[in-house]
Amino acid sequence: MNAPTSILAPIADLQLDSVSFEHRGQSLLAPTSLTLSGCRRTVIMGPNGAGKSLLMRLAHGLLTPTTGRIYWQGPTPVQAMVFQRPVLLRRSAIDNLTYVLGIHKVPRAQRKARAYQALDTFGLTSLAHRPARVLSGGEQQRLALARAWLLNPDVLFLDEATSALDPAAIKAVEDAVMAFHASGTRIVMTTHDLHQAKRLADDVVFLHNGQLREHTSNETFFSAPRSSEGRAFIQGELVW
Ligand SMILES: Nc1ncnc2c1ncn2[C@@H]1O[C@H](COP(=O)(O)OP(=O)(O)OP(=O)(O)O)[C@@H](O)[C@H]1O
Repeated sequence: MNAPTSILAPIADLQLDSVSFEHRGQSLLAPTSLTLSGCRRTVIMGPNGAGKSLLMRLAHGLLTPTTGRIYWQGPTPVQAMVFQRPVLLRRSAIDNLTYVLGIHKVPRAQRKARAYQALDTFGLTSLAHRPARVLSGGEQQRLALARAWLLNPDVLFLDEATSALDPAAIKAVEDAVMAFHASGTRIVMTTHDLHQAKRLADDVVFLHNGQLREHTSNETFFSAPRSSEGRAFIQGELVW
């Protein structure tokens, strides 16, 4: 992957100021203020229904907040998002990648070589001509990561990207996350897997019932969480 712009200039902070989200008069996210900065791995945690995906979709601009403001404190960085169930085109694995390069106006003569490079990086070369939608869950997720890799993102959002995968596939995704991060990409991901959060997080955003309960370092969250809900969650006593 080419060096993201972050090596040349810092990635802009993402600022959420009193951001809330309501649906049919029901509050799903209480006013939340948060800054996502630096080249960090931020893990959004919380029990089912806490609002993790909601917060991530707001941050990535897929949802519009009911109140509050979300803005980049500088140039809008290149962003990519990987979902729990990858959205892939009804084409071969390689064509899914060349299609994205086409959208991004990469000259046609370069597309195949770059797509094969990405397949190779994610161990998918032998599956290049297989229809993307018949790939296994883990292979599809790697293809989604390869597609994100092609965009050379400054910020990568991952929403429960490993929750449907077996341990080997989880490891492959986690390795990819580390590779993105090592090349200068800010990571923002949701998970309810405590072990995964402990392995990957620099900092933890903990939500409960649509409320931000704490935003602390990995060390603080796992050794001395500031919120009673965070404490109960890591002890397995907070289900929702
Ligand atoms: N776009 C939307 N419109 C209306 N309601 C929504 C929307 N997105 C999420 N919700 C609701 O908001 C609540 C929080 O959902 P969200 O998916 O953010 O939870 P989560 O913490 O990611 O949970 P899980 O761990 O189960 O995936 C849920 O009750 C969900 O039904």
